[in-house]
Amino acid sequence: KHRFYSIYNLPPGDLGIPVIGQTFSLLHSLRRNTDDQWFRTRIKKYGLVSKMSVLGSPTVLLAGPAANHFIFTNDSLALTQTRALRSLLGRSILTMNGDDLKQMRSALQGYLRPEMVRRYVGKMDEEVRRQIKLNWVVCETVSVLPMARRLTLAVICSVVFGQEAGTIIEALAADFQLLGDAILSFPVNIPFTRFGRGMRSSAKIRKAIKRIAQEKDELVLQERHDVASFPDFITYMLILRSQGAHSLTLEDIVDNVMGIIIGAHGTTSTLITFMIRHLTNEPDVLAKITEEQDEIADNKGTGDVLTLEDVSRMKYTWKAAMETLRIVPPVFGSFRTAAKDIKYQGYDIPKGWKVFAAQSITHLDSRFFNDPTKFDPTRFDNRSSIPPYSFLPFGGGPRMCPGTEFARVETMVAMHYLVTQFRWKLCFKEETYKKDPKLTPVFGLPVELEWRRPPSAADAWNALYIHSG
Ligand code: HEM
Repeated sequence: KHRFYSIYNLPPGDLGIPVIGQTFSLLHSLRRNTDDQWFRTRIKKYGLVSKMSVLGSPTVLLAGPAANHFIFTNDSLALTQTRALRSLLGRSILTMNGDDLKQMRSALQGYLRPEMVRRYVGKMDEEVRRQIKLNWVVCETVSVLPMARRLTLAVICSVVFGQEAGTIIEALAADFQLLGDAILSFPVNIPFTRFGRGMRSSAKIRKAIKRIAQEKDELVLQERHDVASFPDFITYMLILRSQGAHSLTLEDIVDNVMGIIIGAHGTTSTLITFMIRHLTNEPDVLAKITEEQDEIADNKGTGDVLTLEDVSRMKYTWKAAMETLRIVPPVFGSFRTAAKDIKYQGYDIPKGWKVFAAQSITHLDSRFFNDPTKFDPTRFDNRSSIPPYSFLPFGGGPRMCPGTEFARVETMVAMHYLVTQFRWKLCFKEETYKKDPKLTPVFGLPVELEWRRPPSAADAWNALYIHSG
């Protein structure tokens, strides 16, 4: 292998012990949330382009805006997912390439386009309020991360499944969690391992979604639905298929539904959790957000749902969300595979090698963000002052996140109700964090709640009744 590679001008660095390389050291740093330091040490030693070996593959580590531009726009770099993710999610948008990917992306982008998002703001609003009534109203202390996960799972399921969402969440919320947890695990299917549990949950979820998809398909075949009627996402995909707009099978649709739910809820719940975490330390930012949100709330009648116009007025809140995404990007980097030999900054990247760009490093680089560890939403007052390809929480290029608008609206709706109804205080001043692979507070970020706008007596009784079983 070494003789073979000698024909290339490879980047500096070392591939470590065969097969193992730097895998354990990197995974260890991720689990201890010291990966930023780990990457920085390598960058200091070898520069912005270096080679290493992780998860059994020689990998080129890149950092900086030029690297982000390269990784997101180069046609010869294919999106790479871990073997675990491919086994868990089958043929979903997260693992597809070629024509199938084009068809799936185009259908999903059609469903997530802003005019459509406008139509489900009301649905998101209802779901967020329901979750708050169920899980926050009667509690003095809540763990933010599990509650945010529950909330974002409920929102995406209401859009994907429509009426069947409640049943799916009741039956499968724990399985979605196990499936999400298994994505960065070692892919050996042994019971009681993370991966083994993830595979069992994946089979259970797939079976439940397939049954629902078959029932919906029958209704579509009886022409009891059409796209204009604003159907749930599964029905929408089945209608497009019946009209010949794509050639994905029912099984493909089922796998894609799983992929979209996993892509949507873990990321958005991380954003909501860390926004709350940062706001506990930033009273001035929280005061400005509260002012903005109170003004919107005061202009609405009791029970009125938020509209897209209301969300568009949450300008400062969205800047605080972007600042959270800058400091804590839920997806901290992007993996690609070289489909052929390519060059970057004079170095060769041989065909089959992996390329990893760590956007989290660029987000905290003082050359692009002044005083980078400071939480300062006003740095987004003038977006054009942020250099291109230096702020990429949603990725870029042809594989850019199709759920950006959905995530923005969902986060703003959730923050509206959390900020207008509660004040929160961290139970632990110093919580430990791990990357798993998303940044996760080890104890789930427990906070003490205080009411700003107490719930109606009926809501409080309802929640108490449900919680007391
Ligand atoms: C704060 C929330 C979110 C963040 C930070 C986020 C971030 C990202 C990033 C960085 C990628 C690209 C990864 C790469 O190129 O390597 C991505 C892809 C993707 N995201 Fe999101 N996302 C979020 C919310 C959502 C939502 C709400 C949905 C669905 C409704 C969604 C669906 C997807 C899908 C399907 C892909 C794969 C696209 C493809 O491979 O072509 N995401 N996301």
